Amino acid sequence: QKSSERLPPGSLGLPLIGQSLGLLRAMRANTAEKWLEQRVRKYGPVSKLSLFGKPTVFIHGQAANKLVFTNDGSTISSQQTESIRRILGERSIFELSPEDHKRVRNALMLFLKPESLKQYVGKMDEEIKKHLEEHWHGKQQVTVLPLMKNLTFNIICSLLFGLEQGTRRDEFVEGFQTMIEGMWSVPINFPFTRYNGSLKASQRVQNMIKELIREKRVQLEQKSASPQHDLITCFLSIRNDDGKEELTELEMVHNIMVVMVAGHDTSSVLITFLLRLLANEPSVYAAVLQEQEEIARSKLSGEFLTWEDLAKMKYTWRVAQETLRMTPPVFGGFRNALKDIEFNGFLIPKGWQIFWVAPMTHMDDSIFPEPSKFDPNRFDKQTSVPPYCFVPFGGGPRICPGMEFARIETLIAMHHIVTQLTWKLCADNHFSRDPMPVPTKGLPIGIMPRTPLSTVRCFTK
Ligand code: HEM
Repeated sequence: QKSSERLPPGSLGLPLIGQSLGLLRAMRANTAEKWLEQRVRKYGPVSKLSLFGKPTVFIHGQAANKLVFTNDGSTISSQQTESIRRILGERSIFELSPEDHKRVRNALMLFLKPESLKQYVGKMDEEIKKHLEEHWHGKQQVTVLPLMKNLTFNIICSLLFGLEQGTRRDEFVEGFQTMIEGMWSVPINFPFTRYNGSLKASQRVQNMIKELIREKRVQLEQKSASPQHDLITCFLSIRNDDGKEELTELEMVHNIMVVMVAGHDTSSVLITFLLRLLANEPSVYAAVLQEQEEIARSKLSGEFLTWEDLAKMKYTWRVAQETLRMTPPVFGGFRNALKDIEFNGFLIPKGWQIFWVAPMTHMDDSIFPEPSKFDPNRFDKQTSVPPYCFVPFGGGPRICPGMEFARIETLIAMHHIVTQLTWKLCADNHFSRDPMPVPTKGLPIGIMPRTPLSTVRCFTK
């Protein structure tokens, strides 16, 4: 009796369904923020509801984000839906105990830390240039989102798995696409359901990854590949005190799948929304163009971008940060309360879900004045944003390990698109969430080649 009085206000709704359909509908209509604001007006900042079959407490704001992100795994654990768990596997980074999470995460970071990624800037540059030549040049109209998904997936394949263009990569893409289609589906495993197709595709992808791992093991033994070659050779080269591989084969397979999913959907959305934003904000576009042209002017024809060039793209990155603030690719997520938790005078009971969301903090006018205004200068100094208030990459021990990777690919893609092309939007400005933001029709744009820099230089001389 006493604990039920301390539960947050709100209703758990109908059994099983709860408020899931309302939230999903609002996501699709891009009114999820409004849907949540209405809850806050009705129940206050902390409220209970039921989502995806589990009793849930919705919390938001700086203190809420701090609670969710700084926990070490003893009071709050990561929580994924049943379908994601079955498709990505039980040894994925989302499912591990705190100690195993740390071990797998350290292995990932060995490859994804800035000092390691520095050496791949040229390779990423080459992949992006090739993509623009194949899919953009000579066209009058392109659809940005599917192209960006194709680009970011290919970058992951080539840089992280050493899989270059060819039939093998095509087989991967095909299996992978079927696999992700059922990730957000209801987990009903009958033949011909989406979920069933995804589980089968997941098995096929896992077998392909296992084969790749075996080949790379042989290449490392024969010294025809180095530990730094890609993420898989890096995983295989990390040894424990007994000299054995630090990660089990299943951990490698499942976490390679996590990186494939987490690493391409998010960055493709960021680049797509950047192009949409630049088409709508001429002054921001002009400043980005100026910064990128200055860098282009300092390069010889055909010369790749370097880590030092990326450090000069400060304004472009601020524009990306402001885009992430206003349209975070990851709306929010769930955690699981392992113990009773006291928050803001309310009880979050053991076993309940905690639902955190990024946009509610990102659009809070006490943190970001005039939140609906696009203003990259908010990020002039990193210190001007209070901790746990800008959370497009999450925070704490589970903060996105691919943050730097995403920054590098976004900046290189923006450099080439902005300096080589001009574009205008061919559809309206709306977007829905599925659960990632998807602009109308995937953002079709009309494109034109820009006057080459050399001509501009000759002209101005
Ligand atoms: C703009 C691009 C990206 C955004 C906005 C983004 C966002 C996020 C967020 C919000 C989380 C934390 C989720 C939570 O705490 O519940 C996360 C986790 C993760 N991300 Fe990213 N991500 C991006 C790119 C990438 C890339 C490029 C990779 C890999 C190369 C990647 C790999 C991961 C992994 C493995 C996790 C799980 C970490 C853990 O549980 O310890 N992400 N990402």
